[in-house]
Formats: sequence, structure tokens, C-alpha cells
Amino acid sequence: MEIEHLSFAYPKTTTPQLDDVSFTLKPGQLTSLIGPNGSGKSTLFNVLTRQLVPTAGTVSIDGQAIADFSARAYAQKVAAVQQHNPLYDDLSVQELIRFGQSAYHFPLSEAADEAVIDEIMAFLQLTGLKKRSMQALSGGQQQRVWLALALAQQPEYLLLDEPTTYLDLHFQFRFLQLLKQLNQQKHLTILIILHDLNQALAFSDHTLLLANGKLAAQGAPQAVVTPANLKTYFAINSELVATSSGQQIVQLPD
Ligand SMILES: Nc1ncnc2c1ncn2[C@@H]1O[C@H](COP(=O)(O)OP(=O)(O)OP(=O)(O)O)[C@@H](O)[C@H]1O
Repeated sequence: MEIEHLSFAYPKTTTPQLDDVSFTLKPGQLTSLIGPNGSGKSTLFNVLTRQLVPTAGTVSIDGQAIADFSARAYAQKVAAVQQHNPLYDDLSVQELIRFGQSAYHFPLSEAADEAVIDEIMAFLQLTGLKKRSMQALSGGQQQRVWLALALAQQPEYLLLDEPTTYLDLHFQFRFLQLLKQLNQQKHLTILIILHDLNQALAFSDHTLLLANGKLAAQGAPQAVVTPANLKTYFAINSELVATSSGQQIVQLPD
């Protein structure tokens, strides 16, 4: 996915919320998108998921502008998991996940590929919950269902906007491990908005740092999550220290 000179301004605003942003989502990479509050991360996510139309620049996949894809063709390429998802209380887990297959079979019929759905439910440990209604699930379980719905689209790109916000530490870690597995085993290309810089360091191959709507830095996470960048863009003093396993982590001052 190529993002070239992308700009976006909400109506009636004087400065753009995205300003000449360019980067590439390389196939097979897990990319983290970080940046302070209000830096434009969700706006960028909404442009990439076609919920907002850019004021300038292009987003293309395999050389074709995303605006030129039909809804179904785009759903086969790109799936999204949002921070807030609507609650479909009356639907069972299995029924909701089947909707992901409408990228291929619409109107959704018996033609939905049940083997695909069963595999995804097994992978995300949802099989035992498949008959439950969404309202009878915990926040962490619901978030796995939304991920399953996205995977049922069998996309090439998975875009996630702070998907771990409502998860406790255990499920945050588990969710990110699942993403890493999907990335490594199924070669899914992933872009994830993260606030936790240690998660960005631990889980991503590539990091994008957005500040005031501009791409302030990009590269290997260790080259972007640096004390100098944290000072400049997050106004904090920090150190990077190595754990016993060699993993770099951000340490804040006492
Ligand atoms: N609908 C809107 N109309 C006008 N301005 C908006 C709208 N939505 C967001 N903005 C502004 O656009 C800028 C970028 O917001 P955005 O939500 O993309 O940031 P973010 O990096 O995702 O922030 P956070 O980390 O707080 O989630 C902010 O200044 C915000 O106030």
C-alpha cells in the first residue's frame, strides 16, 4: 500500500490534520503508528479505510487508487478493527463473524465459507463461544470477535485503531501476540495504532511517528522510539534500557 503526499483537512479548519504524509506499508510487515494525542493517527486510519476522502494525495494498492476499488474488492484487500465498535447484541458470535464473508458472497447465503469461519474461530479461541450473543461477552472476548470478523474478510491488509484500549494487560499482550502470529504465519500486512511505546518496540517491524499531521519519523522501532523523539514530540524525559532478554524498553524518570 502506497501513501503519497496525503493531506486532509476537516471542513472549517484552518490547518490540515494530515499534511503531505508519504510512506509504504510493505507486504508482510507489522507497522506501528504512534504519536501524541491529536496528531492525526485516527484521521489517517479513517482515510486508509475510506471513511474520509483525502484533500490531496493518493493511497494505492498494487498501483490502483483505493478510491477506484469497488466496495467488495476493497473489502477483500483491507479489513479494519476500530477502537469503538457497534454492538450487535442480538447476533451470535458466529453470525457476526459470517458477515466478514460478505466480501465474497453477497447477499450472504449458505455459500459463506464455513471452513474459513471455523478456522478463524478456532485460531482466536472463539469456538466455545460461537452461540453466545455479543452482549454476553466480556470486552476482551468482544474485541477478539471484531478481529475474527475482520479476518473473515480474508484481507491482505489489516488496519487496527488502538484495538487494545479496553483490554487488561494480559489480553493486550495476548492480542498483540495473535497479531504477530497472523503476520508471521499468514503473512498479513498489519498497521496498528498504539499508544504504548513499549508495545511498538516489542511487536512491530516498522514504526511511523505522526506529529501535528506530519510524518515526523519512520523506520525500525528502535530508531523512532528514541529519547530525543520522546522529548521533542511527547515532552518527556526518558531512557531506553535493555531487559535481560535484550528487548529495549522505555524507562520514564522517577
Ligand atoms: N470531525 C472533526 N472535525 C474537526 N476536527 C477534528 C475532527 N476529528 C478530529 N479532529 C481534529 O483533528 C486532529 C487529529 O485528530 P485525530 O483523532 O486524528 O488524532 P489522534 O492522533 O488519533 O488522537 P488520539 O491519540 O487522541 O486518539 C485533532 O486536532 C482533532 O481535534
